[in-house]
Amino acid sequence: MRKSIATVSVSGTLPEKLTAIAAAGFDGFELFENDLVACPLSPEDIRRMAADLGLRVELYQPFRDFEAVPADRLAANLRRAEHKFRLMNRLGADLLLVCSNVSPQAIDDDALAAEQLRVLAERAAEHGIRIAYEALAWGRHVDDYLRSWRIVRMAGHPALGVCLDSFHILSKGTDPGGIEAIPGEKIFFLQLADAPRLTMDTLQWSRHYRCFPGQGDFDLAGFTQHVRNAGYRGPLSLEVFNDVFRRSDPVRTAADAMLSLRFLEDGTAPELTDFAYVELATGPDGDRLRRLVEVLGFDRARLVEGGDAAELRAVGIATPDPLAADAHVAALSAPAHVPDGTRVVFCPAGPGDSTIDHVALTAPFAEASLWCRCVLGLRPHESLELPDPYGLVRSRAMTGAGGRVMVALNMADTPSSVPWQHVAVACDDVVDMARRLTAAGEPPLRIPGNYYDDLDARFPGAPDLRGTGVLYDRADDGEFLHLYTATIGRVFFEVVQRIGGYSGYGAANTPVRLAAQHGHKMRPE
Ligand SMILES: O=C(O)c1ccc(O)c(O)c1
Ligand SMILES: [Mg+2]
Repeated sequence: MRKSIATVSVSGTLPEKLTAIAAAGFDGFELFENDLVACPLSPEDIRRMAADLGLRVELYQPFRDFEAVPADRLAANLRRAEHKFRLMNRLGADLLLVCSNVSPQAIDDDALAAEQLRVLAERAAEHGIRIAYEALAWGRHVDDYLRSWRIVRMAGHPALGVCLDSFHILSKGTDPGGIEAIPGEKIFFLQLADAPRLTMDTLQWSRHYRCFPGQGDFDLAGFTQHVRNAGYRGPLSLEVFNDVFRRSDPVRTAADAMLSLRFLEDGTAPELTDFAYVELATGPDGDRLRRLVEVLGFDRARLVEGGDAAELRAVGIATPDPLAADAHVAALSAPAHVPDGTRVVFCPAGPGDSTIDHVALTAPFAEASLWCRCVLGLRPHESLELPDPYGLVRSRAMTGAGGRVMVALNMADTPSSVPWQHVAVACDDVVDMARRLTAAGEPPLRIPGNYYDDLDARFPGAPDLRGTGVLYDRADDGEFLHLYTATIGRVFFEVVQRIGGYSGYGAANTPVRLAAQHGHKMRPE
């Protein structure tokens, strides 16, 4: 299917947007009126620029508050439309998006809406233009896709069809299954956007928090399948209003957008068995790292001398078919590394269980979640906002199907924070490990007494861990004990002990860990 994106989804001036959209490999774009109005180029220049970049102008939008108006408003609305038709002819655009009327003056009368849209479609057709009618979730009367389809059917004009927008449908919790009852040729356009589930006004949610498929909580794969089953053959177009994307690099945003669409189309993911190894550059700390890895009994670390600081370079992930996994990455045209630079290498499973429990990375959140979702097929868990002494850290775990591959993504909004990475090593007795580390001159990160007082209050019967540096968490599925080593260069280790089926990563303790690490940084060594 052709791939398209609305100009509103990326930052920059119109030429910057189009250049980024073309560079990402899109076939076309939805031109947003604001982007045109603010652009010094003539419509003919924009048309030429798009053609030179190999982009089709798939749609012009939005045309607002047209239908179901009192009879004396219709002439003015048609005059407004004639202007847009002439403009679209100059742009080389032949599809106009009309979104449902939000004005208090709109009349609650489907027959009237249908009749006025029929007149509009008739005028549009004279210019070689078609109309795609979209139900906004906050439309005054028309706020769901089945109603917009009833109106389009009633109007019965060949130049009038519906535009389906996943956000307006899924945000309301409407069953998208009804889409399959719409004939594919009457679905003139498909707009795709995901979103995190938030409790807020729908208009604000839509205008500020939309994201690319795979970045949010909606089932875009299921939604798109319904539209395909209906027989839709037009482009898949991303329409994402997002405050962060508005200020991000348009080239990166457009590349992410393309990755999300390719994944949506392909839908497959490699089968991941387990972590196989981590590769760490030692920086100047080779001796210390080697000693630490030995005390930890961490047999899955590969240390390579070099680099300006110790850091995580690569993660080996075991899969039954490494070649198929590499082919998947190539088919997505995705980089073979997480957006923080950590390389992922697929390899066959070695003997025995891995001692790597999870890997935690600091990376741009939306980008890294998308990469892990599309390339590794990991599923996101709930996203958390955790206090750091100097700001907030967003944190989320992503896990593979078997549960053995877990990546924790962290992203701080504080300039003071260091892009730390850590590797969590599994062990059977963390308290004993704390003793051994201390004996080896590498004591665990110190945890304040107040933390342990609070533990007693929260968890009756919790083990007494005061003075050990071991943290504790308990959930319905089990218990979790863990400690942190000192940071060496840009990396540190966590040692974890899971009891029962505990499936988290101790996120509740992250604020205490962050504060302890900041305190440690400020104390003279
Ligand atoms: O927020 C809006 O007004 C708006 C406009 C056009 C769209 O296609 C849409 O989904 C929302
Ligand atoms: Mg829309």
